[in-house]
Amino acid sequence: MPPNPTPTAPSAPVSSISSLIPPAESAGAAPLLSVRDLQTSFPLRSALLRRVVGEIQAVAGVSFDIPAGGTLGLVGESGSGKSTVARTIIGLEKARSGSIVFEGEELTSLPKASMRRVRRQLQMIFQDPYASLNPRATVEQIISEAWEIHPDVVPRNRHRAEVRDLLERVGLNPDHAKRYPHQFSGGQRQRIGIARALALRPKLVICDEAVSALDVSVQAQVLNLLADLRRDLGLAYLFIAHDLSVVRHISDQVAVMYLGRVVETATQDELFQRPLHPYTQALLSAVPDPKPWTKPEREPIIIGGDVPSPADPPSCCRFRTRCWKAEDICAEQEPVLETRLDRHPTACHFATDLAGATR
Ligand SMILES: Nc1ncnc2c1ncn2[C@@H]1O[C@H](COP(=O)(O)OP(=O)(O)OP(=O)(O)O)[C@@H](O)[C@H]1O
Repeated sequence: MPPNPTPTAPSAPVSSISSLIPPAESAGAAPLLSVRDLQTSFPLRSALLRRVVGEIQAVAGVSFDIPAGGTLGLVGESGSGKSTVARTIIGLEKARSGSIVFEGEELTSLPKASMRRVRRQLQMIFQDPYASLNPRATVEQIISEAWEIHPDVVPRNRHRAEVRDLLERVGLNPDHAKRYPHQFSGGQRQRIGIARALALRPKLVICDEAVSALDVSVQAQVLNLLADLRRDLGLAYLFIAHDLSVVRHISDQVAVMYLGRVVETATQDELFQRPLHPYTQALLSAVPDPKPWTKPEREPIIIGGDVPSPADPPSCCRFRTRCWKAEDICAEQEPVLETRLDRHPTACHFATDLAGATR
C-alpha cells in the first residue's frame, strides 16, 4: 500500500485515504488506479471579448485509489467536478497538477502515443448512449471500430465472431449485429455502449452517469449486468452518479464530492449507515425511502442556498455557505480530509455521527 499523502497547500487538502483500499486487496498490491491531489481548471472568459478573466477550479485536490477489480462510487451534485475527474483520468482534460498513476504508469506526463496504449485498458461509458453511438453505423461496426485502431486485440477475420460474443455477454441478441442504434431501446443502447467499452478488454471502466437516463427498472438491469461483468471479467469501475441510491448497489467504496473536493470517503456500508459530513447527511436524507410505510430512518435535511461558483469558491470549507453547522472556524481553517470519530476520512470540523447519536 502506498504511503498516505501528506497534506499540502491549503487549497488542496489531502489526507489519509487508506480506507479507500479494502485491506484484503491492499496487502502488498499496488492499486490499479491511484489519483493524488488532482487539480483541473478551466479558463473563465468574459462574455463579450472572450478574454480570460479568471479560473474555474473544477477539480481542486482530489485523491483516491481503486484496486484491481474494485469499484469506487463518486457522487455529488451537478457541477461538483465528477465528470472532470473522469475526463482528466482518460486524458480528455489536462491536469493542472497532481498525479494519476494507472498500473504503475504516471498518466499526467505520458506522451500521446503511450496514452493511446494505456487507453485500451481504460474505457468509458457515457450517460447518453444514443448521443455516443454513431446513428449511421451498425452495431457490428460500432463495436469493431476500436479493433481497426488496435488490430492486435482482435484480427479482422475474428471481428464478426467477437461481436456476437460481446453482444451475448451484454444480454443482446447476437443476430441483431447488423441493426442500427435507433432500432434499440434506451437500455439496449446502453448495453451496446457497454459492449463497445469491453471490446478492447479494459481493466478499468469509467461509468459517467451510465444509468442516469434510464427508467428505474432498466437501471437495475444494467447495474446487474455491470456487476456480473465485474465478477466474470475482473473489471474495476469508477462509477460516477449524482444519485446515491444508484451508487450504493455497485460500489465497494464511495467518495462524496462537493465543489471540486472529496468531503467524505468510506466503504459503501459505512457511508450509508453512518455518514459523518453534513453534506453527505443531507444527500442521504434526500434518498427516497424504500419502505415509505415505516418511520423514516432520518429526518430530511434541506441544504439552503445555491451551489457557489467554482470560479469563486468559498474560502476554507467550501460547503460552509450552505451548512447548518458552520461556525467561524470553517471560514478560517481548511478542514482536512482525515479520519474522524475513529471512523473514516471526512473533511469537516464538526463531523458528527447522526446514526450513532440517535441510537
Ligand atoms: N470545458 C469546460 N469549460 C469551462 N468550464 C467547465 C468545462 N467543463 C466543466 N466545467 C465546469 O466545471 C465544473 C465541474 O463540472 P463537471 O461537469 O465536472 O461536474 P459534474 O459533477 O460532473 O456535473 P454534471 O453531473 O452536471 O456533469 C462546473 O462548474 C462546470 O461548469
